[in-house]
Parts: sequence; C-alpha cells; structure tokens
Amino acid sequence: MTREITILDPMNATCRVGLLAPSRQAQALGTKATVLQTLARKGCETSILEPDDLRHANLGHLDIILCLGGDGTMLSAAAAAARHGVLLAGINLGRLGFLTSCAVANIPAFVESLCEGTYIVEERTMLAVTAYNRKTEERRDTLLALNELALLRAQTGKMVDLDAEVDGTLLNRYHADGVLVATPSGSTAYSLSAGGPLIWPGSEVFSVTPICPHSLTNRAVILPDSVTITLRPRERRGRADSMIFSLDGRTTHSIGLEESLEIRKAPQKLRLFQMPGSNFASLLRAKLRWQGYELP
Ligand SMILES: NC(=O)c1ccc[n+]([C@@H]2O[C@H](COP(=O)([O-])OP(=O)(O)OC[C@H]3O[C@@H](n4cnc5c(N)ncnc54)[C@H](O)[C@@H]3O)[C@@H](O)[C@H]2O)c1
Ligand SMILES: Nc1ncnc2c1ncn2[C@@H]1O[C@H](COP(=O)(O)OP(=O)(O)OP(=O)(O)O)[C@@H](O)[C@H]1O
Repeated sequence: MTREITILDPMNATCRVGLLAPSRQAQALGTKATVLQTLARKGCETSILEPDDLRHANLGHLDIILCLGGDGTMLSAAAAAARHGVLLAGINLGRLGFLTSCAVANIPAFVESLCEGTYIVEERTMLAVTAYNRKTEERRDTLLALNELALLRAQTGKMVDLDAEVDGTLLNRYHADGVLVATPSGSTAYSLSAGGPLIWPGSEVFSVTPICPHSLTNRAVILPDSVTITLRPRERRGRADSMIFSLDGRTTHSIGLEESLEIRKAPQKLRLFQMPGSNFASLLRAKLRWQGYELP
C-alpha cells in the first residue's frame, strides 16, 4: 500500500483548504465555525465548497478538500478529489464515518497535523465505470467510484439475471438481486453486508460480490485489479426485468438489455488523509465493533 508521510513544501506553506460542510443542522454549523477558526489561527486559506462545486468548479488549486459529515459526504467528494489530485479528509459528523479522518474532539490535532505536514497520505483505488450500447457502440460518460459499482434489480420484487465477464471470458451467470464490484475501500461497505471479504487498503484487487444469489455456492471472487470486468443484464425466459446501476450509492442510472458496463481500475487514485499513527486494524476493531478478549 502507498502510505506516505507528507511534509508541506516550505516555500508554499500556506495550506489551501476547500471546506465541504453541507449540513445545516445546529451541531454541524457549530463544528464548521470551530474548524474555520482553528484553520484561520494556523494561517490556512479556507474557501467554502458547495456540493455543486464538486462537479463544476476547478479545484486543482486546493491542497485539501475537508468534509464535515459522514461517509456519505466523503463519497460525494471522492471523485472530484481524485480527478483534481487533491487530498481528501473528513471530520466525522455522521454515524459511522469509516472513511473520515477523525472525530470532532480531534479537530485541534487534525489541524496541527495538516499544518505541520505530519499526516499520512493513503492512495486508494477508484473504479472507472463506462456503460456502452453493444449495438450502436455508443458510450456514456465514464464515472468514478470509491466504494463500488452496484448493478441491481429495479422497481421489481423479482430476481435478475446478469453475466459477469473477466477480460472477455465468462466468470458467471448470476441469478440474484444484483452484483457488486467493490474496491478495497468499498469492501467494508455494501460488499461486506453481501457476504464479501474485508480487503486491506492498498491490495491490488477487486471483489465481485453477488447480492443474495439463489445458489449457495455463489461467493465473492477476488480478482487482480488489472482486469476489465464486464457486466451485462440478461433476459430471463423472454422477460427483461429492469435494472439500475449505482456508484457509491449516490447516483443511479437505468441500464437496458443492449447495454453493458465496463469496469476498470481508474487511472486516478484518491489521496486519502490519515492521522499520524492511524491504522486499518484499529479502525476495523473500533468501527466494526469487533469483540474479543483484551482487545486494545
Ligand atoms: N445493505 C448495505 O449494506 C448497503 C446498501 C446500500 C448502500 N450501501 C453502502 O452505502 C454506501 C453509501 O454510503 P452513504 O453513507 O452515502 O449511504 P447510507 O446513508 O445508506 O449509509 C450506508 C452505510 O455504509 C457506511 N459506509 C459507507 N462507505 C463505507 C466504507 N467505505 N466502509 C465502511 N462503511 C461504509 C456508512 O457509514 C453508512 O453507515 C455505498 O457506497 C454502499 O457501499 C450499503
Ligand atoms: N446536503 C445536505 N444537506 C443537509 N444535511 C446534510 C447534507 N448532507 C449530509 N447532511 C447531514 O450531515 C450528516 C452527515 O451525513 P452523511 O451522509 O455524510 O453521513 P451519515 O450517512 O449520517 O453517516 P455515515 O455515512 O458515516 O454513517 C447527516 O446528519 C446528514 O443528515
């Protein structure tokens, strides 16, 4: 895994922070004020980002996008951060905050570490997902995901059929509620709920995890992230149940029978801020509430 200790360039020591704080709840507004004050005291230049800025604004001048929220807020900013090569951090105002950097109580330590350059940068793999029409060869825009691509049944209580191919060779024909292609970052999210394995960040693999397959031997498969995975909705007994695909649970798109999804490792990596001393094992123990004798 790439984990680098970063030292800010002393010639350019002013840290330019884009603050994404979408919540209007009183507690979130109070935390936002505290964060702004603490950053200003340390000489950081802070601009406020609106959710729309993540799609339209040029963010390349920022050193860091700082989210106040939970995993949902981190996921909303991940693609923009990766596209612009900007570091992503979060102060947890959500429930779990698995992807965030720290809790509200640690704001002073967070800002200290940011300004002293003692933080760790973890490079996280993103997925690049392109839908294309096999007949017309028309391709939709390529989208990025940090956690997973989900191909799911839509507006129906029926199961769906779909084929998954690896570099053009059939992996399996699934009869299920859907299939997930998850990154190591996404292995602790939806894929985990669907019975997929926990994958250490930095592992160069994807997981293909079926959701409730009607076959007890259909399990998650781990693949090298150098492959291209193709997912293709199929007709079943002459009937096509409608399907959707979703990236990080945020955007959903319908997909037709003539379309396929091509899923690859994105050329862009997400640079994720980690507090000094943080490690994945303690995150698993704390956030996934592992129990055990004498666990620290
Ligand atoms: N049955 C499920 O487990 C299920 C169903 C739909 C979506 N999801 C997950 O929700 C994600 C979107 O998160 P949200 O907060 O916007 O939606 P949300 O409000 O539906 O929350 C989903 C839960 O997953 C957690 N989560 C998100 N990313 C995580 C990660 N990388 N590691 C560990 N936990 C994580 C969140 O903290 C939250 O508790 C999707 O990417 C998908 O992985 C899970
Ligand atoms: N666009 C928004 N407008 C208003 N409030 C928002 C917005 N986005 C998030 N919030 C609020 O901010 C808080 C964090 O939301 P977020 O979706 O990031 O995390 P969560 O789902 O609550 O937590 P987690 O995903 O970590 O379990 C929540 O209270 C949510 O209601």
